[in-house]
Amino acid sequence: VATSGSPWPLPRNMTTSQVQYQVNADDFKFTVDAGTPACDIIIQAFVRYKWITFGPRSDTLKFRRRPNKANAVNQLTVHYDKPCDQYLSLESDESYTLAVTGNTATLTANEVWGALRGLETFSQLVLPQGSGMFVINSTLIRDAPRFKHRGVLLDGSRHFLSVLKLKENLEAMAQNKFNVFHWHIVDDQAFPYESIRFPNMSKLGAYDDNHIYSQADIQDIIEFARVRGIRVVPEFDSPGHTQSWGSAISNLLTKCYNNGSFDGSYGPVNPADESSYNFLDSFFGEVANVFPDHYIHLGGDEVDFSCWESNPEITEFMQDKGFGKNYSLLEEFYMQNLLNIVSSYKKGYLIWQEVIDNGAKVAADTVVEVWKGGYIAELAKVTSLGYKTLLSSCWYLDYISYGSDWRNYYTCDPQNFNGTSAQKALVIGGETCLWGEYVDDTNVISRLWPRASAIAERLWSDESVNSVSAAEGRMEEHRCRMVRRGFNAQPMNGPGFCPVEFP
Ligand SMILES: CC(=O)N[C@H]1NC[C@H](CO)[C@H](O)[C@@H]1O
Repeated sequence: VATSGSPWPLPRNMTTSQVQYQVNADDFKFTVDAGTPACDIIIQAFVRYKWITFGPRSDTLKFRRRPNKANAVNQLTVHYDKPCDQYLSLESDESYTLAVTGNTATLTANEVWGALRGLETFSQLVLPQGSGMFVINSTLIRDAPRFKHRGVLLDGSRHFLSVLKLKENLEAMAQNKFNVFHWHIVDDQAFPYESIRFPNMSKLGAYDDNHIYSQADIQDIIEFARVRGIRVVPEFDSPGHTQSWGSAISNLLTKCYNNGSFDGSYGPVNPADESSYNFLDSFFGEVANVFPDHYIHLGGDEVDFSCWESNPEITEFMQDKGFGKNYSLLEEFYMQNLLNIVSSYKKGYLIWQEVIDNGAKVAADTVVEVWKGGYIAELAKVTSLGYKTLLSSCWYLDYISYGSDWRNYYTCDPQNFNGTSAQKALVIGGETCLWGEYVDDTNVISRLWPRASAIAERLWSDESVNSVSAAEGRMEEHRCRMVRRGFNAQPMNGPGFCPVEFP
């Protein structure tokens, strides 16, 4: 069933003609040209995209007719200049040029990452005709992302997400050109990260010993993401959201007091106790080794001061420090110590906006993630302070509603604020967040996709590509393509059907 073959996200520059070529699926070759340094990333991508593009070989299907080879496209030749990097980074170049003319197709990029993005685009241009035949229109595409940081946050704590589901999501991300997996791996409710130095944190803090990410699981996810050009940025949120840390690390959390005595409950990490920083130094020293990305997300969101206010030891500490009753100064003191610890391991960090809202001074290369309401003013404020900034506020997909909610996500723009071009340039992209309070293996894929695809196009395509009516048909086509490829991508535009609905 021919479809328009308009790739999603929409490429920056694309010219296509009605001239159509058959594609010789069975014998199709993906190859690098002589001057291109092959590597595991491109070799594995060729294997994946042979399957993604064509599915099973015709000798496993009864009716695939063999195309007339004379004018069939039977090869995609890939060229990139630079030897492969091991890992994608914020500095990587994902641009590419894709040309399909006559019975050859060429894909040219500066780095292997652009070749990955171009392979996905190519796979979307090849149109299944049914009965195992495929066609492609003559096309020239020059493409590059608008933003370098295009992320998806998943929460492995509120509900555990299996390694299998995390991989399925990483594959869906790659097919939407997302390039950062923000792994919110622990929180108040559970600590599934199996620490090398502090194994009791998951032994005592995980839901149970099945709901654990072992070190092998973590390296498995990092490698699965790496070969798809996806960065894995772990988040270990503190000083709040740390209830699950307390059972293994005694004295780490603040004791809460009531009428002058400990009431049995605990609050945020205790910033007045030197032992807290000794633990954090050792723990983040481990994290810095386990996760290869330059950045670690340190959280800093939603710190409730009431427990700190109730604790006499902290009251005394505040007086010693001259903080008086201003607990934002205590939070700043904690965050600055933590940021210095992480910097000592030569890592960069991302933080939620409250750290800046509460006045903390942070390192120049800090990335601030804006997630609360009033984001237009917040983007202007944070960029005026000179920080790299991410927008998440519009894209909390854990909030659900009836109808085509993708339209709201599609029209939210990370540079829609009053600021200089320098400030706009500090916006490096955004993230969609699917928090886990009501999400687990049973619904993570259908709740995220294709709603997240609207955000993928916002973060990849040109700012001018923002008409919902122009995107509606393409969104439906993209959803059906994801369903055909085996993802439970839910209906987005009311009644209808997909040509292939039973993945
Ligand atoms: C930065 C942030 O979003 N913090 C919390 N805010 C509400 C979310 C649910 O929508 C999660 O509970 C999350 O942990």
